[in-house]
Amino acid sequence: MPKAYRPLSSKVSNMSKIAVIFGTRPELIKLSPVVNALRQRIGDDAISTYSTGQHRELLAQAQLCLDTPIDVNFDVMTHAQSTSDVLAKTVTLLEAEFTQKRPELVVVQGDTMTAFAGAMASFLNKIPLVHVEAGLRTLDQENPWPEEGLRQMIARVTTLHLAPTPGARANLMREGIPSEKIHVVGNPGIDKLVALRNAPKSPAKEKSSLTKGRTKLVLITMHRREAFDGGLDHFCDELQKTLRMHSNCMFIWPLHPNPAVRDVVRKHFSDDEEFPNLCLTEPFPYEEMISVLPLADLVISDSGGMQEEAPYCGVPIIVVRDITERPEIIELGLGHIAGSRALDLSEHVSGFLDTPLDPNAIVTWQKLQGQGRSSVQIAELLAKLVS
Ligand SMILES: CC(=O)N[C@@H]1[C@@H](OP(=O)(O)OP(=O)(O)OC[C@H]2O[C@@H](n3ccc(=O)[nH]c3=O)[C@H](O)[C@@H]2O)O[C@H](CO)[C@@H](O)[C@@H]1O
Repeated sequence: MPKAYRPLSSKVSNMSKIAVIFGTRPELIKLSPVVNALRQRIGDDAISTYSTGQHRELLAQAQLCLDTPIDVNFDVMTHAQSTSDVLAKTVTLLEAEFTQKRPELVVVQGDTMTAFAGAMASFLNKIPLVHVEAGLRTLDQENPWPEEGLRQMIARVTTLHLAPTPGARANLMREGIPSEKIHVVGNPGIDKLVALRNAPKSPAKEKSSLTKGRTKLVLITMHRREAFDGGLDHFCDELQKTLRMHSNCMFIWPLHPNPAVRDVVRKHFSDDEEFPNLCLTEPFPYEEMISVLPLADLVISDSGGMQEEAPYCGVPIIVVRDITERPEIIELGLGHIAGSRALDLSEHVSGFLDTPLDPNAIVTWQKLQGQGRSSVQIAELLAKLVS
């Protein structure tokens, strides 16, 4: 049994009505505002939080800023275990907990293995499941893998689908889900971003301290599994050309801790002096990301959250994927798909740096994301479902 797992935790009150499950950095970023809104709406004891610890370090780093207590930490990750081991362990632990504690609702978010395990455990216990970020689809099981498959399977056992946008709602209805089971609520991941931007805890950063005398700032993040199959190598080749072509830009790349990312990147950029306009760093704490992002002129990323946050802050994004489940940002002209190999990256960069975004498109995206009020809407909906 994992060392940090406290069996049938005494910290979770038997009166807990809603169990909220997360395990990765983006799940915590998106669910923490929901947990806080629920605590305010129906009381602290009514909510219990479970972390699987799927992203151990990144979750701990994000937790420092998001102040959401974790009632039970399963800490499931151990060295060299298979994905099915992690899944089996997580479903077993959650199912045992739910069997004893019988929450009235289980909440999962997005498309991770943690969310899928939470969904299976609630299904096996016949506990109604709420899915946050329901209905994002590419309809290509391999892109992104395994997320597209996981979120489609979660939808099959979900009771209440909380779709971020009307487009996500339409996707669910095409799968036969009745409209009364779907609510469009925006994106709670934006709520904390809005709150932090309105009341920053630390002084704003100066752009010049980041660009070191250059005129433009480009932020990069990369971590998807599709990229491990040679795509990241191609991306690094394209990035080398881009760094040479855009010597007036400073490129900052907080590296994901996954060794499959770091080893490839270090191989391509072993000589610090060859590319003085590239800064490879440790992952930014979330609060720092939120303060740096609005200063950027462009983001290059394969991340889902960055596709939401960058355009929200009025920053264009080059999406290093073959397809996106957030087609609205492409349709609005706030993002561009460069493909998972990022062919002609340098031209894509020039295109965005030379053309300002349409301010109306930015406002449309901000409205689609809920403008910082998503978690309160979610808490109102869930409050009606519990005793
Ligand atoms: C297929 C897909 O799109 N799935 C997504 C995937 O999440 P992702 O791709 O968004 O994951 P990441 O990129 O790891 O996280 C992003 C967050 O991290 C912050 N950040 C980043 C770098 C850094 O140095 N410091 C930071 O603080 C950043 O601001 C942002 O908030 O799973 C989620 C969970 O289910 C889903 O919701 C989500 O759709």
